[in-house]
Amino acid sequence: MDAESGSKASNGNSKSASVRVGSSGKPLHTTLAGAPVSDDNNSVTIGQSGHLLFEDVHLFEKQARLNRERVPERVVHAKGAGAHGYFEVTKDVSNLCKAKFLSEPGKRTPVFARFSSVAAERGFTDLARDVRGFAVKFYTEEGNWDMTGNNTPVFWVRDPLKFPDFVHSQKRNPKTNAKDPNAFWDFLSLVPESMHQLLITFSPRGVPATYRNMNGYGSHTFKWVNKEGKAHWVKFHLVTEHGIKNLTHEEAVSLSGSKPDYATEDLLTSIEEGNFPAWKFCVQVMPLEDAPKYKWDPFDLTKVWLHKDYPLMEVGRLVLDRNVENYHAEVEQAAFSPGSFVPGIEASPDRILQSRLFAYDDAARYRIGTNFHDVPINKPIVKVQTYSRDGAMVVSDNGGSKPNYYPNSYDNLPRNDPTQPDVHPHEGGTVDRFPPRKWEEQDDYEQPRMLWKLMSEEDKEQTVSNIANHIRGAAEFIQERQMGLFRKCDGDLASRIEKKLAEKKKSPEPYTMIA
Ligand code: HEM
Repeated sequence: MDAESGSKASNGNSKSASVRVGSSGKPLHTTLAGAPVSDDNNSVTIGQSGHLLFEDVHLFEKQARLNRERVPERVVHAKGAGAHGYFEVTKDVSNLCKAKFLSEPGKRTPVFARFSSVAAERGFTDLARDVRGFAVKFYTEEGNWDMTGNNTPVFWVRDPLKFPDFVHSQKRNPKTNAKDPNAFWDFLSLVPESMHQLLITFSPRGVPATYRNMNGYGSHTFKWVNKEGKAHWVKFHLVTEHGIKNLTHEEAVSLSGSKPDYATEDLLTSIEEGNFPAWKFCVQVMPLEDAPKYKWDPFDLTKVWLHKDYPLMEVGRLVLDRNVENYHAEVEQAAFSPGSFVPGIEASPDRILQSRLFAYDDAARYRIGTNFHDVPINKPIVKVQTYSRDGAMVVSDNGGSKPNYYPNSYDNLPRNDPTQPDVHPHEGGTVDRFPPRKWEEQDDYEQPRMLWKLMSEEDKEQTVSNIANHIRGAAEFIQERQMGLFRKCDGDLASRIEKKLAEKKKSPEPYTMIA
């Protein structure tokens, strides 16, 4: 773990960040650029009048930084608290799932969990009657797996097109900016599929006493795939080891007045006191062939699988044993995504899940920034190998001097790997990243050959000269590879380019490339 940031990943900055000490032996105040500041309580002024001097850049910088302290709050789940911990496997499930972090009992994986309410803003009471978010980031050796779940096994709607409307109806009235029970019930009374979630939310479980005293659910159906490629549908359950405890309406209203951050404080103090919040991680497992026969659509998020039909099987334990050091760096900047899978865990056709696969990283790009994956709390523990580069606030090595395109001739990465999670059997066919067969069977030279033959002699001359001029700038082996393609296209085209290139190489005129 990186002691400076309090998170598990280093930010890659190798420069020393030790405390600066002045001649008195006491720590120095500095500007953001590291220059000493003699007094951080008094602005730089001149003479008896004490007029401020524009040259007190430190003053303006300090205010400018304050002006920019907030990032947009999450559009939902804005009020939350988080903690670090670990996941430990307690049962061998390698016959069901090939994910390496599940490979053997006793194996531990670092995690970061964030709990939240949904409709409330960042400063709202923890004690609202609402669903609670239960998001866990597993930093595995195969990349991050995020279980971005809730404390209920079902959801309000079953088609993602309704989600933005649902959120609007739960938030504030566009005119009054007050909570609007009319909009709340207007929407729900027009969406009967919400009844299951509605009853849970208005039951005692609608106001969990603390984050420790509630269960977590992946809610959606997911797919587990083993090493042999055999798949099962699964649902994830996190069963609290501290018992379910809820607050009555009256208790919640009263505590909201006296201790609005009740659940946040409980998480902090229970970890400080060594009373580590813990959950049993269980799965329900459904053979694929059961899905079409089950009484309820197993991919409808408003339905559960009855425990008597698919009993809970314990797989591991989730334990939170370390508080965050800095709320903004670790909790506010945390970005979870249902689209972050590792090999062995895949999506199901649940429409809500499918739409969530994209929504979260999109939200993070807006809320935190393009390079949110490089923020220490989100950074995987494995090396990231990607051709994405640049953008605002690059804090990694940005790929260094390695090529930023693929395919290339330099980094020896295989073109495809059929063992990876985005290549798998599906009832609609094989899901893969291979090009359609039609493309492979087509002759990619036929049409350019027709074009070459249609060109006037003058156009041919210019084309040949333009290509020869440009390709001169490429490495010899790349020139030769490209000449091979020109030969496949048209012999006349290839030999004319070859001749022109040889002439250009001998010519004393300097290389010019304008395209
Ligand atoms: C179409 C359905 C849904 C959409 C489009 C959606 C979208 C979003 C978005 C945009 C955020 C804010 C993300 C951010 O700013 O970092 C969010 C947060 C969250 N959502 Fe959803 N959501 C949906 C349904 C669900 C469901 C079904 C669950 C649980 C099973 C869920 C659990 C969460 C949690 C736990 C968070 C907070 C994550 C954190 O702690 O940072 N959402 N959702």
